[in-house]
Amino acid sequence: MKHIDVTCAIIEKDTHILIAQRSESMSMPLKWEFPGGKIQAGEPASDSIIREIREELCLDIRILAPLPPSTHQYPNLQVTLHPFVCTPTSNTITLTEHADHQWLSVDEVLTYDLAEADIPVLQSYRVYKQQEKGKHQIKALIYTT
Ligand SMILES: Nc1nc2c([nH]c(=O)n2[C@@H]2O[C@H](COP(=O)(O)OP(=O)(O)OP(=O)(O)O)[C@@H](O)[C@H]2O)c(=O)[nH]1
Repeated sequence: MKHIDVTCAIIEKDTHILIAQRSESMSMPLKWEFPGGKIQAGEPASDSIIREIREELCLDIRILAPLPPSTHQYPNLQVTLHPFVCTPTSNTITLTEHADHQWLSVDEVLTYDLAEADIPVLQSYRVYKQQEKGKHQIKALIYTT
């Protein structure tokens, strides 16, 4: 069974995150995913995601946090996704491979036809956001008491 390690970016802007639609000519045509791609031999995952987002979206990003890797078994392929929560550090997106992109709330993302491997990633992003919210609430409590 073929196994690949793939980085993907959950890019945040205000309360929305970006998903991209695979083109008709890519594998898993027209599925929506977090943009990214295969990690090259010897490449750190954090370098891979910055390179992939530059290549696919012509966008510069800064990594905010890694999320836990998640392995999914497709019928003929095993994919381990290495997700990173990121913020854009440049303004415009130019798609070089994908058919479309959307900035959406997490609830809206769930209504799109996502690649199966991305569902647990979205779940761990929800957990991450809850933890971040908790941290802010604790800080606010400390500063107001
Ligand atoms: N980039 C990305 N790939 C994902 C996600 N979820 C998921 O199952 N994949 C799968 O992981 C693989 C990533 O490879 P890739 O993006 O380099 O795309 P590809 O296979 O078309 O590459 P290729 O051009 O070398 O053939 C694809 O099979 C893709 O369908 C995701 O959220 N982001």
